[in-house]
Amino acid sequence: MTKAAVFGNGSWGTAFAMVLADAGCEVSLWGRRAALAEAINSTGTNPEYLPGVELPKGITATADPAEAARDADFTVLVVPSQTLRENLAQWAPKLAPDTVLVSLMKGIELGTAKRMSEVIREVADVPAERVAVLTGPNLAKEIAARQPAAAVVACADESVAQRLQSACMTPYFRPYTNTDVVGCELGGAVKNVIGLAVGIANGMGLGDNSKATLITRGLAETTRLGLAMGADPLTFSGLAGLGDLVATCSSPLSRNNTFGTNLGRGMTLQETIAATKQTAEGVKSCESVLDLGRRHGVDMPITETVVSIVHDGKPPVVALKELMSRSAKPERR
Ligand SMILES: NC(=O)C1=CN([C@@H]2O[C@H](COP(=O)(O)OP(=O)(O)OC[C@H]3O[C@@H](n4cnc5c(N)ncnc54)[C@H](O)[C@@H]3O)[C@@H](O)[C@H]2O)C=CC1
Ligand SMILES: O=C(CO)COP(=O)(O)O
Repeated sequence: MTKAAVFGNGSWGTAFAMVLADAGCEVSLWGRRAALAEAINSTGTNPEYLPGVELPKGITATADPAEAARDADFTVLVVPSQTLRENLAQWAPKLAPDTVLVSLMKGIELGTAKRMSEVIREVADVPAERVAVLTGPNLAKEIAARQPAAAVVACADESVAQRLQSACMTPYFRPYTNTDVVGCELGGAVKNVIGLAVGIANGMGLGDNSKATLITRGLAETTRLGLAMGADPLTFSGLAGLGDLVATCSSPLSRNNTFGTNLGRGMTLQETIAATKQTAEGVKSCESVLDLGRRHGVDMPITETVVSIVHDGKPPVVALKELMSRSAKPERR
């Protein structure tokens, strides 16, 4: 039987543990608080992150990283992106020898502008063929309700992506393989920033033309960045790009979208942070995405606008006026 360790028992870690268990894996689910691990084991639910959802058999929670990691064919990493480096440094000595490390995270590291797979390879000292990424339009609550959805599993080694694909394929969860790890990771990280922008527009009372414009031009700047970084531009019209953008930018379940909506309605950054109980990756990653764009000489006006609103306190109306008064351009540049 395939064994999977999931490090991170938040909403997505728990929902993906359900997918793995439904696909027939034996799953150990790590979380840093022993009390929550005990509650998961005793109630068969995750009362904090997915209240009311009954977990399938085959998931055992633990707060002990060595116990979670033991004999795992796949080690899934799903903690907030900015905490990965520190966490993985502690877990690395305990990992099963040939385990494949799978990132479910959608962020870019602040300071280094590294993708999560780069952080993983560096900290765990593993080659590219032992690191995979799973991404796509996968709002955790909908997956936990077993609503049909598709995803992308990307790895430089296609046979590893295929192994992961069969480990997490269920009647309601359909993963496709891809070898464009860079494109898949960028799609996931930048869509959170665009999700914030669309949320802000929503909160300001703007309509669907405005939101469609942000989504489409957001995809254009994601693709520009991807091209500069060697990604396949077609990845961005797939599940990791357009698919995830559509889900995030249209759903009130998206934390990034909701965060933006609150800001657009006039809440201050501090009030918005206080109202956000879960990880909204774009709030921090908008800065590292902008950093990445600058390192590659790529113009990212929507990302820049989001940073100016979220981190520099620029009023959304002022930022919007500036975005709309940029110089005239052809669409494809
Ligand atoms: N929730 C969703 O629908 C989806 C989330 N993701 C990505 O998955 C990642 C995790 O998101 P969620 O599970 O939704 O977040 P969450 O906020 O629901 O859970 C975060 C988990 O990380 C733990 N955590 C927080 N700080 C930590 C630290 N310093 N060290 C160790 N553990 C820590 C929390 O206790 C919790 O178990 C993010 O990168 C997000 O973008 C990707 C696809 C879907
Ligand atoms: O990545 C997601 C859906 O694919 C979840 O989006 P949020 O992190 O904005 O909730």
